Amino acid sequence: MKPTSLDKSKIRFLLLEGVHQSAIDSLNAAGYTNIEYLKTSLSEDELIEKIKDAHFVGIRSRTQLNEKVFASARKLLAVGCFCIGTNQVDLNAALVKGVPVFNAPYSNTRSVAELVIGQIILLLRGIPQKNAAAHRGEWQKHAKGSFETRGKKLGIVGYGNIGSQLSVLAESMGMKVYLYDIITKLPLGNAIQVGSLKELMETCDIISLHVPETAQTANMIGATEISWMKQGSILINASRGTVVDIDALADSLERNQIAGAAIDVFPVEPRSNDDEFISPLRKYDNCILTPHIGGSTMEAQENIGLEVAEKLTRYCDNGSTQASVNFPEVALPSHPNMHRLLHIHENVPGVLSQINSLFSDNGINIRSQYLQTNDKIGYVVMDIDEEHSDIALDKLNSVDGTIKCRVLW
Ligand SMILES: NC(=O)c1ccc[n+]([C@@H]2O[C@H](COP(=O)([O-])OP(=O)(O)OC[C@H]3O[C@@H](n4cnc5c(N)ncnc54)[C@H](O)[C@@H]3O)[C@@H](O)[C@H]2O)c1
Ligand SMILES: O=C(O)[C@H](O)COP(=O)(O)O
Repeated sequence: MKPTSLDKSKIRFLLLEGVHQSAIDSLNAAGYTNIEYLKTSLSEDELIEKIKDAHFVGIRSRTQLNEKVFASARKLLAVGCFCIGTNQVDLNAALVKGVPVFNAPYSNTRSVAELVIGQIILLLRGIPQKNAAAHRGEWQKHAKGSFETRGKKLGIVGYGNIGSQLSVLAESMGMKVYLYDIITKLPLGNAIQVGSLKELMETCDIISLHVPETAQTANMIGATEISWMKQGSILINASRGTVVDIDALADSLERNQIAGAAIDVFPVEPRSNDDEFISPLRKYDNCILTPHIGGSTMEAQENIGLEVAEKLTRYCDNGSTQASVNFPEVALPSHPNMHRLLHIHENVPGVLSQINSLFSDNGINIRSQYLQTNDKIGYVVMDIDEEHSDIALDKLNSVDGTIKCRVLW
């Protein structure tokens, strides 16, 4: 086998939260076998210790990668979120350290949309309460409070990849779909975008939340917003636990203002399956509680494993940052017979002119050059002839503002 610049056996992957075996298979197939695999997330102190030697870290939604954790990540090249949400990662701390973050924006979206459809049907029929009663030996055969989905108004908050798929599935069952989003969307089918959250909440029989965790969505659904909901309506949250004020929801269930709820995500979630789940919602039979499993299907997890592992290996092998959520995106072709230099630098004036002068002073010819910047950093990739590789790397490392630099061949 042709030798390469990367001794892959020395590239350490730390995979947490039981990411799917497909990720390991994909990494192995790409030659990466130095993998530490854990089924759980880690506490901040444990992470600080473990991340010191890792070149790549793979997490799901529970692991908090904050500035303090990044500060101890001496060798870290990239982070893979084997999920959609990236709110658990301090993306700016990663960026200024020259660490691209990747995720899987599509692979579990269908699973979430399907779960919500199931929850709508169950809640409209009062099944959670009847199921709980039957388990206690009670026989509640009656139609009171049971409804079909056909003709009901579904209000979707956040019409992105999940919200829009839910819209299509719901319409195919005869529901009327309304949506609220901060940006103007192309509604699919006959869905109608409304101008305010209040209008949506006052109009619809079912409200389903599909927004990301941001400063604007924190406690977006509190006592006031719940008070806008129709008597006997339903609230579903499979987005992030911070979006709904749980005490306000518990209060509305207590008062029977809404007929039921389905909550998959919580402000505080147990760190592992061995920890107790604590929530004021546990006492309500008409509230379906699920342990953050909206995206947890075999299909979704397998696809996520493949997708994110491939993004990490592409970055390691080829330098491509395409589809990174925090980094300037550079899509790179292969570079046969050439050496590729990857230089991540602070986006300050003069870096490129320094690089160009150093290269021209040393007779280094650049065969191809790719550059992308954002307001904080620049990422420049240069393909050069093999014989200049050592000197070029040396010179690049001396450039003021250099954050990270490596060579690939
Ligand atoms: N329960 C689970 O297991 C699970 C699985 C996957 C995703 N999620 C969560 O679902 C979220 C949505 O996923 P997605 O793939 O549809 O994301 P997306 O980025 O495709 O869509 C999010 C939509 O929300 C809109 N939005 C953002 N802020 C808003 C605001 N303040 N008000 C109204 N709309 C707003 C955006 O404009 C966008 O259209 C993810 O961010 C993730 O946190 C949960
Ligand atoms: O962001 C996501 O994709 C979901 O919240 C799923 O997270 P999980 O991988 O921790 O189940």
